[in-house]
Amino acid sequence: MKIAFIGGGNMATALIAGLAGQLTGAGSLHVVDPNAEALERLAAQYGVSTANGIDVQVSGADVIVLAVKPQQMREVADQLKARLGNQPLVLSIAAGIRIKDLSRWLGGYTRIVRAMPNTPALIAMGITGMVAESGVDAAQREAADKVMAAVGQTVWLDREELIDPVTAVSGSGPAYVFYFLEAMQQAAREMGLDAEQGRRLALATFTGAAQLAAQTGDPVDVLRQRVTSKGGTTHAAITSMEAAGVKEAIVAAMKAAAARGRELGEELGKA
Ligand SMILES: NC(=O)C1=CN([C@@H]2O[C@H](COP(=O)(O)OP(=O)(O)OC[C@H]3O[C@@H](n4cnc5c(N)ncnc54)[C@H](OP(=O)(O)O)[C@@H]3O)[C@@H](O)[C@H]2O)C=CC1
Ligand SMILES: O=C(O)[C@@H]1CCC=N1
Repeated sequence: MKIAFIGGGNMATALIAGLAGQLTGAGSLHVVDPNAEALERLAAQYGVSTANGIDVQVSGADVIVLAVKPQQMREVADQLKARLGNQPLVLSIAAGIRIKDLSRWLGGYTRIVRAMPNTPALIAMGITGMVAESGVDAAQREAADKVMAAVGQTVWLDREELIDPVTAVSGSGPAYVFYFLEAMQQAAREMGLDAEQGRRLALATFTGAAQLAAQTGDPVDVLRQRVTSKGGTTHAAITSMEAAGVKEAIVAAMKAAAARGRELGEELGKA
């Protein structure tokens, strides 16, 4: 499978890192980006071919991954429109951009899958929500799944509107986890642990708790109650969080992320 990336930034790098080790034999990765330095780094690290503009390798690709910022998508679609003669699968990972708008910008093209991955793809621990346009056949749907499954799990959606909630949960989600870890590490430092101790304790706790939930399948509120001894330390911590409205703030923040996804789609879809 020949995969071309348009945009070689943060998310593309995570996907390329995960895919690079998986594509053997006839497979190849090609990256288009205006930044020479970023291209050199990607070529050196992952052995990809590169170009600073859409070229024949893009036209010859089986899958074209659109990994530019949402605001850059219209311009990229204009450049790409005349290069889709081989009927490749167009796989967009942009937040907000709706399939109907991308299809229109590509001159009515319908072989489009919209996906929302996340950066743990870099270590093949990603999860991607995906939805296919009606013009996508079974083989291309499988190809899209193969690309994203190379870097983690996939979840197929039957309605495109659900991509915004997916963006709010897992697309942006790693940032919430890092934010929580920042707070845990700050607290550890303020209470006298050194930076490395705080980092190890916080990270292992996050990984361990997530794995415990995944492996036991027990509901997370039950797992939380098992940590919370009556009149003990966890009870003091959770009481403090509840008083500060932490849970409500997280729910509101995630709804803001989904709303921003919808808003981006509406704003940029006017073009
Ligand atoms: N980061 C994340 O965790 C996730 C991001 N996404 C989505 O992925 C997309 C990319 O995000 P991210 O990687 O963070 O963004 P980045 O800004 O890191 O990457 C985008 C890259 O595309 C380049 N670019 C701009 N115009 C063109 C063009 N015409 N042709 C080729 N390349 C171009 C940019 O160059 P320059 O900087 O010079 O403009 C930049 O290097 C976004 O649409 C985002 O919504 C989805 C899931 C998660
Ligand atoms: O912040 C963003 O808009 C992108 C989409 C999901 C994660 N990063």
